[in-house]
Amino acid sequence: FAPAPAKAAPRAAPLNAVGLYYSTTTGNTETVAGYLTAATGIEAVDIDSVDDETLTSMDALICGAPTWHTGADEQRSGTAWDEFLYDRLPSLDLSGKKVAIFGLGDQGSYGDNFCDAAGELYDCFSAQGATMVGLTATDDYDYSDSKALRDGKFCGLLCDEDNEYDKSEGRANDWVEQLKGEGVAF
Ligand SMILES: Cc1cc2nc3c(=O)[nH]c(=O)nc-3n(C[C@H](O)[C@H](O)[C@H](O)COP(=O)(O)O)c2cc1C
Repeated sequence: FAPAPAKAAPRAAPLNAVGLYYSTTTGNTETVAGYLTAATGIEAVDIDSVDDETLTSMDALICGAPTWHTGADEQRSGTAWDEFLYDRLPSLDLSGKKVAIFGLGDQGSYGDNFCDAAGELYDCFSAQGATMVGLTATDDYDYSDSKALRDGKFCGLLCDEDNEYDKSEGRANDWVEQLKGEGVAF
């Protein structure tokens, strides 16, 4: 008997590549990135440490920033995102990729500008053709105004390590489940 032709080994469907990028000044955004790492297994990388080729090889991006330039129209984060958004991102084609934003802010001291930088990231990534996912309800927050609002929702996961640090981990875990439901495959 001739040996049966070797069958190709069954292959699991390849997991999508997801990049988790952040920047931070006092560590709070890194703390929340750490909760997201714990929930997804994806290493959190400083946006300053990733090259464009790696970034555009991802199927989905999760991007997190604090807000430091209160009330500013542009460069609200006060971190490396400010350069990334205007020097690098405009030349990247993100069509077909899912992008989810998370932001850190302080509702108590900056309640008129809560997590404004998250809205800036949202608009800049959206302008490059990305499909934006992960918008969240505003109910559980105590703020006056925010440039992170889109159609009555926050444009991503918002956390407040200054006033509600005990809620961040749960919010991050819930958000990861939400992202899975929106087609981000971890
Ligand atoms: C000078 C200054 C300006 C700030 N401006 C804002 C602001 O406009 N909106 C906001 O939500 N938080 C604001 N914050 C709060 C920070 O965004 C918040 O503490 C955040 O957790 C810092 O994140 P990081 O540690 O990752 O840098 C400001 C804080 C400082 C000290």
